Amino acid sequence: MAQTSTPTHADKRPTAVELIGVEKRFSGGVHALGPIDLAIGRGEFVCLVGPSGCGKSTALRMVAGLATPTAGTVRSGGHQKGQPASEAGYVFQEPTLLPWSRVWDNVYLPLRLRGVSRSEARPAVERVLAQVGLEDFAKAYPRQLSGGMKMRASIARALVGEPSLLLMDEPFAALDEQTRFRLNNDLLHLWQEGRWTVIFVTHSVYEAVYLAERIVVMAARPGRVLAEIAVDAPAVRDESFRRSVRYDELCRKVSEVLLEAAR
Ligand SMILES: Nc1ncnc2c1ncn2[C@@H]1O[C@H](COP(=O)(O)OP(=O)(O)OP(=O)(O)O)[C@@H](O)[C@H]1O
Repeated sequence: MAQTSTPTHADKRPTAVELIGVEKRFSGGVHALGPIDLAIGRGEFVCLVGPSGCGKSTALRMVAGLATPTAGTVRSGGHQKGQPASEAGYVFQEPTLLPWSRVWDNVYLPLRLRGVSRSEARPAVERVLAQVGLEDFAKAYPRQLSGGMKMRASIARALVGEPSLLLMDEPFAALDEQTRFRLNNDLLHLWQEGRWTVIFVTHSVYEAVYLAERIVVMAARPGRVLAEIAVDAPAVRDESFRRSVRYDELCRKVSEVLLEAAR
């Protein structure tokens, strides 16, 4: 059994997200998840890693209120059972932008759905577009953007409602490595400014170690938490961290637990 580090947040920060005895069984009989217990501190950056099918997306969807647990309790951002968490921003692997709408309107969409007028929304939309470096592309259509820029627009859309919780499901998986590295750095800068709680699903050990304060390794059939590994590295991560001995050691440690999870 893998060594489980003590979760880092609990003694320092109030809990932002809590899964208590959570299980998910789908109607076809698939026992996708649990029971699992997991607590995530306010402002914490947690990565979920694990083999395909171990229930990472299912867990994220339940935290978002997009799926309901079969058993147990999910506490997150005060959302009502079965309702999306209003304080959460969700970023998927596909940028899921409306192709017929300009970048500005795509980013405005969550506020429009809440009944906020364009003029009221303008400062927030312009602020997040500037934060993700797309201020000069507000009038562009998604087809005019590169993959990385589409993902920036998707992140801006998730941030426009000033969420306290950001849920990201393999957001950079489809991007080339250089773009991914750049977006990793930009995301960390944004997180350092905004200090939202982040739950980030990835298949990349390297990405998880670079980004996270804590890595939760899950195993499959049924999905469960196999280990929690604290990333005891500087809060400010940059290319020197990526080249450090500590980074290599942590990547090796997480890879070993993942191998166990895949068995
Ligand atoms: N709507 C559904 N109906 C039935 N089974 C489902 C449904 N959604 C997910 N599952 C099953 O639940 C399990 C967990 O799926 P989930 O997508 O959460 O895993 P994951 O760890 O995110 O996988 P991946 O890394 O491949 O994205 C899988 O066995 C999957 O087939």
